[in-house]
Amino acid sequence: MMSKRLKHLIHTLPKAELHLHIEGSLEPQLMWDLAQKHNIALPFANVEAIQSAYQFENLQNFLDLYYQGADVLRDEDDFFALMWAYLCKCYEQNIVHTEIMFDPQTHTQRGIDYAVFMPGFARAIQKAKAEFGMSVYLILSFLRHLSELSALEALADARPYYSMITAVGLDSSELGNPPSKFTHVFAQAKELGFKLVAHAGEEGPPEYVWEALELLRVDRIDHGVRSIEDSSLMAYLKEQQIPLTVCPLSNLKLRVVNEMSQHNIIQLLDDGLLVTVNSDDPSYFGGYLDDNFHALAHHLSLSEQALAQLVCNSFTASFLPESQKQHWLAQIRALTATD
Ligand code: HPA
Ligand SMILES: [Zn+2]
Repeated sequence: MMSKRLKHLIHTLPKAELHLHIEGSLEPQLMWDLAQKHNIALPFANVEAIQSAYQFENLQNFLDLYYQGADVLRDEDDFFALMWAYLCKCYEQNIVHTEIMFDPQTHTQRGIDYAVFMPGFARAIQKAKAEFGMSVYLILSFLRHLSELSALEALADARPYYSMITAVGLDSSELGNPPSKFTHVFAQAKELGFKLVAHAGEEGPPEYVWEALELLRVDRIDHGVRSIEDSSLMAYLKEQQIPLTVCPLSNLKLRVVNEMSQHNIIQLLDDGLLVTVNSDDPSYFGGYLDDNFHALAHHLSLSEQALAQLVCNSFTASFLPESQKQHWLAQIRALTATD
């Protein structure tokens, strides 16, 4: 059972989200509307049929639908609509800062250029900054099932938009595509001054987390829940306070865990790791950030103290300047102070 107070706190605390794929926030209704707009035949009879297709066996199974879904995104207005819809969700849920991944290769491979999607994203972000006072960073994510050469091209093609981009990341099919495949492009991104993140230890083994840390020199690990299988890795993550951006509903939907009650996020937190809660691909995984916290409250008896720690961690692990981190941490402390 979730107390009224806990539910209220989950909603009202200012939060940061650090692991969100914008293409994974494409709601069935918007997918349907854009397919109509562009005369694209979808393999679904209606919006409800799209929703009910979201049953996955594993990561690849999901990715196949996710890339197919992204095909309805064709012009600048589509990318604006996609980004705006997510930023409105953030506003509703008191997410005051978000670091959003986008997959340029998903679009450039279909002939949709940076000059189409970046201005669409930029317009929505400007509007959210002006109307909601929100801060929004972008993370350019490379698709790891493609070659490193393709990633190098994606980074080079982004050049006119570097000022809009805070970090680079690595996503898509993890097994068989280790971080070591991308050492050159990550070295180049670091040289250019970008922060670095990579998905590792979602389906892949702890060795992939080590590679992301030692070969790619990432600042954060996306997912990383399989780190628990390697005690020396756990010690290192704790000592270095390397953030893990954990996504509970995603892990459940992609069968990284069989039951939410078996999720290791609270254990990772209790072990002293810098873990955060995130929604990953909310449209596909059945919930936005609040829903992920609700799932922890229902199935892992999330305490108020653990909630406050997770929310504080979301700012500590962010790429915000130190002064802004301190500002939000003070707000959270004031709102969660007991007595
Ligand atoms: O959870 C994920 N893992 C890997 N790639 C992804 N691309 C979107 N979501 C994911
Ligand atoms: Zn992800």
